[in-house]
Amino acid sequence: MSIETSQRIVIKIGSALIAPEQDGCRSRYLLNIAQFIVQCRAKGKEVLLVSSGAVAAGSHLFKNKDKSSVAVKKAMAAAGQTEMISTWERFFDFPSAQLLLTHGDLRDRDRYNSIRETLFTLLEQGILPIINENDAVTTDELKVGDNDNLSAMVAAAADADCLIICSDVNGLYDKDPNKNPDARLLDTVGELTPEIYAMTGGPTSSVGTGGMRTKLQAAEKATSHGIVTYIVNGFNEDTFSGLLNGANPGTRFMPYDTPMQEAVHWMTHTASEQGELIVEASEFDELSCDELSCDDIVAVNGDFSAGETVLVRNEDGQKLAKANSNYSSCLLNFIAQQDKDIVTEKVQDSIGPVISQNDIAVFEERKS
Ligand SMILES: Nc1ncnc2c1ncn2[C@@H]1O[C@H](COP(=O)(O)OP(=O)(O)O)[C@@H](O)[C@H]1O
Ligand SMILES: N[C@@H](CCC(=O)OP(=O)(O)O)C(=O)O
Repeated sequence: MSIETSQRIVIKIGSALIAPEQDGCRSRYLLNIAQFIVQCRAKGKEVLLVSSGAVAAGSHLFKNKDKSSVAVKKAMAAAGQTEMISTWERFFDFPSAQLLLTHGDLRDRDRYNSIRETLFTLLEQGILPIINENDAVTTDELKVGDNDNLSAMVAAAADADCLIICSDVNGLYDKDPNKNPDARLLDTVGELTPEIYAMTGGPTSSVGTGGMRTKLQAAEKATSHGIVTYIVNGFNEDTFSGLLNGANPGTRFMPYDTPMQEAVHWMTHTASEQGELIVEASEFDELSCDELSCDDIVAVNGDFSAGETVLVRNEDGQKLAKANSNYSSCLLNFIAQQDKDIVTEKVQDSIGPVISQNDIAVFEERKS
């Protein structure tokens, strides 16, 4: 499996490639990447670009460079974003479009569908979408927090078949290569096991966010959607000629043989739970075959509104599913204190089940 057969490619660029000196944008590394995008398009492939670097590009404009201040960092992102986009635009003789997203946008099913519609329309028109997190407006509650995970969510939303994460190392090593000179590069990865996660650490550069761990999370999100994922070295010119020739210049993560359905993937990997429902069911089968009613619920944790996503666990703490709750936590707690036969029946007659069959993603072992 190589990018030769891929039709729709998401390329994610880390901050160190945009602003290697943290002193505004530099074209040194971007030229190779821009040429790669142009060549992919010339081969009839559709490309989306997820570009980090707003904070790194904007920091030189600030006298106060204290990135531990969230307010300063958000302002740097706002200022650096325009510089970053205009730097990219200089490389292309086709139009590009800017999309700034938060997790709050992606986890809302209506806004998610709206984002999909915009992406598809841009691609249809031959316009290059350039995407980043909307750092200027995010809060801890609303943010994805790193562009590796964002790129995988975008790849899933865009129905892409390939995700290329360009970093400052050659790929995934068995330990951090910046701290261990004897680290060994992994060529191909199938299942992302806890042992593989244990090989990774955080970023070592001063501009990176998340390090290799968030890249593995991104690979897991993407491969479970059937998207082949590469982690490659964006500093290296040969990376891009290699990819175009069908080679694997870094680490390749193989897509699931049986990808998750779109709605189940969104629920599992993009939506985030706002609370928990504890149920009696001990088996996945018990949960998947029926709609969940008030009588099945043993306890409710957290505060959530009707329509928000909840995690469903059994009494042993095992995670069974993620689902949209048709009831708020407040209503479920109220019902629990009432005479079940009278109140539950009445409420369920008017609202319906707590979770409907169409709004549940049951966790299961990876099918391959
Ligand atoms: N097992 C590993 N393999 C490769 N890199 C690793 C590993 N564990 C930690 N890292 C670190 O992850 C860094 C890349 O992540 P990051 O700094 O966030 O880059 P980017 O800006 O490209 O997202 C590498 O420079 C490396 O130091
Ligand atoms: N959204 C942030 C980048 C966040 C991020 O994940 O950075 P990186 O690890 O360099 O890909 C920015 O534009 O500065």
